[in-house]
Amino acid sequence: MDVTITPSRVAGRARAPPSKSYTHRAILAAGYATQTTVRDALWSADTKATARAVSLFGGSVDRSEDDSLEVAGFDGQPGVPDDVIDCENSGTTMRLVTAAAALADGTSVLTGDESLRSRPQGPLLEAIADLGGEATSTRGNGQAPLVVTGPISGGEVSIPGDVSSQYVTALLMAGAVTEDGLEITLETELKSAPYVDITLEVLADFGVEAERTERGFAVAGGQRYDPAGGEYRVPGDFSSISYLLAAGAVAGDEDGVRIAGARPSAQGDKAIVEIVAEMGADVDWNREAGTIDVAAADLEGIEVSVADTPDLLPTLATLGAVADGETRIVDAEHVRYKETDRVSAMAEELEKLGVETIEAPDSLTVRGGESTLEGAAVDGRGDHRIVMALALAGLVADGETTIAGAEHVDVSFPTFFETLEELGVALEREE
Ligand SMILES: O=C(O)C1=C[C@@H](OP(=O)(O)O)[C@@H](O)[C@H](O)C1
Ligand SMILES: C=C(OP(=O)(O)O)C(=O)O
Repeated sequence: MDVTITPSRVAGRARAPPSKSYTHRAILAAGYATQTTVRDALWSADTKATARAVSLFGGSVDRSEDDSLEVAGFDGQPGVPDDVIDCENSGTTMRLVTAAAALADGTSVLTGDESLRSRPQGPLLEAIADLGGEATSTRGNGQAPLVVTGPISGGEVSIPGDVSSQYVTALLMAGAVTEDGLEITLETELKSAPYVDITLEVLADFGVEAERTERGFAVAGGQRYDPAGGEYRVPGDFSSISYLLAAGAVAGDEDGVRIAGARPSAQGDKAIVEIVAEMGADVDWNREAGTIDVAAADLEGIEVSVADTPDLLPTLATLGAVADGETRIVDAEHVRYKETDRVSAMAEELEKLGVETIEAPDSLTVRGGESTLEGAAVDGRGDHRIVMALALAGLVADGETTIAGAEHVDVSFPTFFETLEELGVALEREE
């Protein structure tokens, strides 16, 4: 689907969708448990992939009218799937499910779409092999399709921290139900660290103890997943909030935008609230009410590290394109291993809109100014975050901006374009 956006002001109230990261973990944790109601779950292409994996391991996930999921788990022991596990576009699903598959007494096969089949899985496969399982890439290149044979019983393992934090999350979640538990040593500094904090928070809410250690992380074996009252509630998604906040900051009218569903949680991407304020937007976050008010102002370029917050890069690149002066996004190397290489993708697509960008291996510099943005045909690269970030640019670019592949918002924010329309954005869809 192509979406064409004409310059628009935004105003009114929008609700953030539930967190994708929390929903993935909650569905899988509920899979490791017996019976759980997951409330306010995000039901998107990626989280459906995790739900399918839980079903293939012998559980079931049923959605009720109010967006709750009733999850019947496989009680700590995944069965051998009777089909290939298709993780589609979801890196989180592939990593978390690969470690779960290493607990099954037999062989699982995992695959995904073309994007996911080009992302790095090697370090996790090696970790499983070091723990006595068999884990291979069919092409021998560390990428899916993957073949995983268990069961592993735990032990000591080391893993790099600068490729994906999801390896650590995967091992911690699976490690809790091994016989001996896991001690994980980080070989390199951990990037995307707040995502492991999210994992520790969800594990604690499911009654599972895991901890940071001097060398990395540790989780005792033989634990049971058992959430208090058999329920878990998912908070709002700050990566998704970043687009709404940025829309208000670049195109909010004098009444501004109120974003609901913004209660604080472990998400590193809540840093977007401070970043947008530092760039000069008028922002007020009521943490207790879970609302953020934002109104537009003249934005100034800043330097910002995405070491902890890789998913903010596309949003920050567009904010930098609108802000006066230079925005330098640094510590961004791991942002190249996502659904697409997002450093290059944003550099190249913003150039099409008339913006000067400078790409380095681990940084992206954007020379901004609202008057420099000119509408053009751009490519969402099959990546939900590139689509949403380019849509933001379309709010202020001169003339029309047409984004190809706009349907990919389904991965994390299925109602993104409807939400923009409710805020007053003029857009057209073409199949
Ligand atoms: O664990 C998670 O929920 C995620 C971790 C991050 O990935 P990396 O740890 O691979 O950087 C992030 O980019 C991704 O969108 C979600
Ligand atoms: C990188 C992302 O997710 P995943 O790793 O699950 O594909 C994302 O949502 O930006």
